[in-house]
Parts: sequence; structure tokens; C-alpha cells
Amino acid sequence: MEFDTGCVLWSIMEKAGKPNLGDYFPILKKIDLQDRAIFSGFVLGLYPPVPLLLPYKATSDVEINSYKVPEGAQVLVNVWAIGRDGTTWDDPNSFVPERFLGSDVDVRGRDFELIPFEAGQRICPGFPLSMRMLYLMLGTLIHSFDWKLEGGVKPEKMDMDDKFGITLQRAQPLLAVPRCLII
Ligand code: HEM
Repeated sequence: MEFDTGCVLWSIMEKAGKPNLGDYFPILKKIDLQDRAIFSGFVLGLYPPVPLLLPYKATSDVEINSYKVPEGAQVLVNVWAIGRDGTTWDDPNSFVPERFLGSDVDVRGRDFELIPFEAGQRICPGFPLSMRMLYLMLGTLIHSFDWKLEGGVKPEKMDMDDKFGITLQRAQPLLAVPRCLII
């Protein structure tokens, strides 16, 4: 089975480093108790499916974080870079879901350091659906299958580079072999 788009499982596998992804379930459960939005934050922050937002045009002079944006200027928001900003996140390129435990930051568009769905008037209207689908998809994958990487590749040796596009993609496709656990 091949996942070649920015995909939830891809991030989980990076961290797991364990023969069975089910080992990772306790932490998902713990985060679930806290807040659904936080759960997806730890994946979507590092691997936002929409890495660059559409260009916006300032309708008036505006100052954002001490940057002066003149009327008519185009603004391009790099969500990928925001999620990996070293001035906001410790160890920004590492997959550390624990960083969201006990944190108020979530992906609902109120915290500008984590905006995979954007924020404000043009926030993604598919957000509520996505939040439900992410759970369903990931839960089903972990519950129903035992996962191995093709060719005996060790999870910690995986190439986790990504490449830009309209949607974020892995630089190298993930080749994962599912073994069905439900008969
Ligand atoms: C994890 C899943 C998703 C992510 C991360 C995501 C992310 C985004 C982002 C960042 C934007 C803003 C783009 C921009 O302004 O440049 C957007 C817009 C939009 N999304 Fe999503 N999206 C997701 C799923 C969905 C789904 C499931 C639907 C529909 C069922 C959807 C429908 C839309 C629509 C219609 C817009 C345009 C809204 C507007 O311009 O006013 N999205 N999405």
C-alpha cells in the first residue's frame, strides 16, 4: 500500500519506531481525552496538507507583527514554515506530540502559530468534517492492521523529507505493508 500525500499515518510512523503501531495508541487516547483539536495539531503542525495559502491582497495599509504591509501588496502565508518556526517551537522539526499535552494551542484558528486550516474569514469550512475523518481514518488503520515498512526498513531510518506542491507530499513515497488483524 502506498501513501504519497501528506498523511496522518506517515507522521505516526516516524515517531513509533516500534514493530506495532498499536503501541502508539495510549498516547493518542490520552490526547483524545484532552481535546480533539490538539490531536490533529501534532500532525498538521509539521505536515500541513496545504503548505502555502492562496495569495491575499491587503485592502488597506496594515501592520502585522511590526511588519508594514501597504495597501495592494500581496501576502503569501507559509503555513509549513509557521509550524516549524524555531522561535515558537522547541525542537521544531521533531515529531513530539507530547508538546501539546497541557497546552491551550490548537488548530481552530485562534492560535496563529498553528493554522493548518487557516484562520479568520477564509478558514477551511471542511474543518469540522476533517476533524472527524482524521480520527476515524487513523483509528481504523491502527485497530485493523499491523503495519510494517516494505523491505524491512526501520521506521527511524525512514526518509521523512517532504516536497512542496499545492498539497504537501512526501519526497519519497511511503511503502507500508498492512497485515489485517480483523478476521
Ligand atoms: C486535513 C484536511 C484539510 C486541511 C488541512 C484543509 C486546509 C485548508 C486551508 C489551509 C484552506 C485555506 C486556503 C487558503 O485560503 O489559501 C482551506 C480552504 C478550503 N477548504 Fe479545506 N482543508 C481540509 C479539508 C477540507 C475538506 C474535507 C473540505 C470539504 C469537504 C474542505 C473545503 C475547503 C474549502 C471549500 C475551502 C475554501 C474556503 C474559502 O476560500 O472561503 N477542506 N482548507
